[in-house]
Amino acid sequence: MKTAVVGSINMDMTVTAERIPLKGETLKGDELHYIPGGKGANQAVAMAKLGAEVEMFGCVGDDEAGQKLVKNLQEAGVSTGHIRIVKGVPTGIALITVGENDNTIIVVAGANNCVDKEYVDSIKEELFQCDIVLLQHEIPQETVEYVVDICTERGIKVVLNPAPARPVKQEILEKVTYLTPNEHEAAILFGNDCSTEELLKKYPEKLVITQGSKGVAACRKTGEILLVPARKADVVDTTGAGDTLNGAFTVEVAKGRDIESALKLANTAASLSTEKFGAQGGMPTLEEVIKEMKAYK
Ligand SMILES: Nc1ncnc2c1ncn2[C@@H]1O[C@H](COP(=O)(O)OP(=O)(O)OP(=O)(O)O)[C@@H](O)[C@H]1O
Ligand SMILES: [K+]
Repeated sequence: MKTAVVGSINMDMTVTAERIPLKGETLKGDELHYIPGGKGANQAVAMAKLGAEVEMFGCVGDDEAGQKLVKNLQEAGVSTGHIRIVKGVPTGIALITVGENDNTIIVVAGANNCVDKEYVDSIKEELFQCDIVLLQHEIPQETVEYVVDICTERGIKVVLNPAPARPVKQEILEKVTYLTPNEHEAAILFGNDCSTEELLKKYPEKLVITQGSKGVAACRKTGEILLVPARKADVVDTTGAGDTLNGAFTVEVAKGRDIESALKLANTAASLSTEKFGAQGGMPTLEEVIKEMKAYK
């Protein structure tokens, strides 16, 4: 079983301060941390930690951040041989300020914008060796659509995590195997006219809506709503919970698990991830998840 992520690779520069600055204000920061991130890279790390063979497809700049990020992926067990290092373009960066339980984030896509059709064509052969591909919204939409087209044409399963929120063509929504928005992203994709239940029933065994501390919901082919309540967590930091859920769900689906088993495991993995600091720092191993699921029964 071989899995792939086509997505973003970012360096998160996080400054903590007493509070976030007001417009035009300069504040003294407490600490500055450089933390590997990007939804694509985070999800690939979640998959590798769960023991999957995962290939990361994406781009970084020819700079120190790019080198560190590729090394970080390798150390997590992700295959990085096809990541393109783009000259003259900076590695993607998220500038995050954190203070008083609030934050501000500015994302500079940088090299993530170089994940274009031409790049995808250059890694096509390797991509087609994979059984399943996981995508997010931190690369150009045109690329997302292209990958969905060429992979589904070949019978390769595609999981689309439509985060951050932006609209997606109906044709693409129909083609993907699974679509995994949170509640806010679901509202951007489908509007607010339908209840969550009605929406799930429209896309049985395809639409998976994550609901934070409530857990995750989907619908069976029979029309029965499937609600997987969240495991109770001692929450330290929810950053990366969605990425853990997506990575874990994709790995389980690739193994041929049904949607209910896949969601149960992914839900437990995501809950565990909230008990540690950072997006990648809290991602559990398969053993940790299974142990927790046994204890929870
Ligand atoms: N407080 C929590 N307690 C337990 N599990 C949680 C909690 N918050 C999130 N989770 C788990 O993480 C999954 C994803 O959370 P959520 O729906 O908030 O996605 P998200 O907005 O993409 O997350 P984030 O952006 O914080 O990574 C949930 O379906 C659930 O399994
Ligand atoms: K976390």
